[in-house]
Amino acid sequence: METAFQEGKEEVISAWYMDDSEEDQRLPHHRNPKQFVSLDKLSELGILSWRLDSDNYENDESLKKIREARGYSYVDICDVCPEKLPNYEVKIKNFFEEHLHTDEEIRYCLEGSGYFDVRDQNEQWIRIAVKKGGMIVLPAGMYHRFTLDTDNYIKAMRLFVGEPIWTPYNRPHDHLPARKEYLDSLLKKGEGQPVEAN
Ligand SMILES: CSCCC(=O)/C(O)=C/O
Ligand SMILES: [Fe+2]
Repeated sequence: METAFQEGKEEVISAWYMDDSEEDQRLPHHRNPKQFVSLDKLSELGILSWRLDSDNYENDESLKKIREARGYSYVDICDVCPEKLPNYEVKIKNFFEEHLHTDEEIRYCLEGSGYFDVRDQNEQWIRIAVKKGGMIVLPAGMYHRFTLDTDNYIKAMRLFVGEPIWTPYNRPHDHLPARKEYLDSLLKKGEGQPVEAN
C-alpha cells in the first residue's frame, strides 16, 4: 500500500498554509513565500492519507485492506460539480462553512480535485489539495471545510463505519464529546498546545 507521497510521482495530496485574502475560495491561496506542510505534520494533526489506484477502485486490494482494517463498511460515490450535484450552490456554500462531524470524514478522489481546509494547533488554516488517487481521513471532531478548485469538479468516494451520519456541526460546537476527544488526542501527541511566536 502506498503512502500519499511517492518519490518521482506526481503528488496526489499536498498541503500548505493559506493566506488570509478574501479572493475566490477556489484559488490556491498560498502564502508569499509559499509555506508547504508535510504529510507528517498532517498525521500529527490526526489526518491519514494514501495514494491508491483510482482507475481500479472496484478491484483494488489496497483499498480492501484499508476498509477491512478501519471498518469502512459503507461506500458511495458523489460527483460535485454544477451539472451533477442537486442544489449545487447551497451545498457548495455549506461545505465551505467551518464545521466538524462526530465521525471521521473519509474521502477518496476518483477523478478531479478539491481542497480540504483544516486548522493547525495555532488555528492557522492549512489547505490540503487532494487529486485523483488521493484518499484522506479527517478525524472526528476536527474543524474543516471543503471547496472545489478552479477546475470545478471532483468525483469522490465517501466511506463510513456503519450507517453514515453526514451532519455538519458548524463552528462553534466545542462542547461535543467528539471535539473534546479530538483535542485530547492532540494533547497526547504533544500537538495540543499553541506554539509561542518568537
Ligand atoms: C468531496 S465530498 C464533498 C465534501 C463533503 O462531503 C464534506 O463533508 C465536506 O466537509
Ligand atoms: Fe465535512
